[in-house]
Amino acid sequence: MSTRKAFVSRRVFLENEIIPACIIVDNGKVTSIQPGDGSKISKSDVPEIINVGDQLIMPGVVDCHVHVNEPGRTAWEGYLTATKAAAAGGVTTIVDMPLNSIPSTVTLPAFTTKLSEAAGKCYVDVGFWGGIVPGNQNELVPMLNAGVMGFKCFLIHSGVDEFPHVDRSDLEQAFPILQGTSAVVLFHAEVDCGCGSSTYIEKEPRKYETFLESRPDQMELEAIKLVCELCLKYRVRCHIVHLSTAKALPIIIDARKAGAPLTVETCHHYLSLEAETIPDGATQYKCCPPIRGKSNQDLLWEALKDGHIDMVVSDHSPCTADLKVLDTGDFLCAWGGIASVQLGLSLFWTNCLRHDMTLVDLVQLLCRKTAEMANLGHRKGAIKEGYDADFVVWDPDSTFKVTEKNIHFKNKITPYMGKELKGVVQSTIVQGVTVYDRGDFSEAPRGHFMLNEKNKSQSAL
Ligand SMILES: NC(=O)NC(NC(N)=O)C(=O)[O-]
Ligand SMILES: [Zn+2]
Ligand SMILES: [Zn+2]
Repeated sequence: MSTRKAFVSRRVFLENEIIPACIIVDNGKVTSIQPGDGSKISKSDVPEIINVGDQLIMPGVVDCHVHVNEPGRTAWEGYLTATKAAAAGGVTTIVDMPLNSIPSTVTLPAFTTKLSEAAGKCYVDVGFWGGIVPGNQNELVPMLNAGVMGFKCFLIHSGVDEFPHVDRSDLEQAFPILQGTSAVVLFHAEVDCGCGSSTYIEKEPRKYETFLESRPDQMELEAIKLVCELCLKYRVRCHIVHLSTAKALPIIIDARKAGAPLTVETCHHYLSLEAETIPDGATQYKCCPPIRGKSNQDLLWEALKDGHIDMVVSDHSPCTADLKVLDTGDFLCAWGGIASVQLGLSLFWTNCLRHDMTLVDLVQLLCRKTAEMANLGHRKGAIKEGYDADFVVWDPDSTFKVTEKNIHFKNKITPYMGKELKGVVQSTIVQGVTVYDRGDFSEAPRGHFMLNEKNKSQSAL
């Protein structure tokens, strides 16, 4: 019996057009795409035909910045809940950050542990970042050979003691080892340059402004200068995660003009939230670097339009309610991190039209560029023959309200609670399998591990 399936819609996003089409899928891959309504397909040739009518079929979202925190901090998040939330939000691949889990992914044995802990718990496809910490340079190539996509490092305290930050000398040891490999080095680009307001400690800790003053733009600027310098010196692929300050853009533009192989992401929270309207004590809005003011946000949107920022991700970094200290609302004590892996597609789409951006931009920024950066551009981020059959089926015109009931990540704490968002996900298909459909999930987690060996993946079942 043939395993072939067809997905049919009057609106299928192909390259840069939306047309009526029928996507034939076999063994998890797109085998052909036929324009039209699929009426010519014979049932004997394709036993299962899924017609979604007017719902848009688009490439699944690839979110390359997600903190799953398992093993070790599973009260914060875990593979089952993070990937269910991803699936419910139209995300078909996540790439997991190396920190907050215990052990953090900074050695080969730690990576092996992570793989065995994640096995059988993933509703969507999952790739992994390793980490660079002081002294682990000899672990990098073994981790790369075992399948991590690249390495994240911090230039400032990471929030967790098991993942210490690096300085220039640590990076000078790691970079020569990574030259000529497929690795990309991801930077949490803030440094403790002593430029944060020294008076903030005496100020009102429930005011967002107090926290904002403690992490000024200058902390990002100094870090990004160092990243650019090292990127140009070693020509190892570098990536700035969660860019918040638009003031860094001229430095980034200059480095790229000089040939730096450098990419930049920003996050949904920097594009949809602004410092001026964050209520007192609302620590669910706390993240690092911080959400800045409205005028900064406008400049980030401009930079997206001009191509100076390459992609948009969630930086889903949840924790338990006690660590958010919602009772005291103390911004200085609260854990920094925003939970949103399920909401990225709708958050971005809600703001897109207001900023003159289209679905073509959205697919580039949320699917295509993220897949490319994470070494998955040959199989993810587009609906194309030979690519993985990863689709989100959604209605861009409907709206929904974010409630505790419809959130699937573990700790239902998010700044978007109660907000009305545009774009409702109907179903999510990962390698040809429907993993989410109108509130229900596939019986078993059916995602795969994406390991950094082009064209090779290992089942996560
Ligand atoms: N330890 C973390 O999860 N940190 C994260 N926290 C944020 N963004 O506030 C991050 O990506 O830096
Ligand atoms: Zn970070
Ligand atoms: Zn992060």
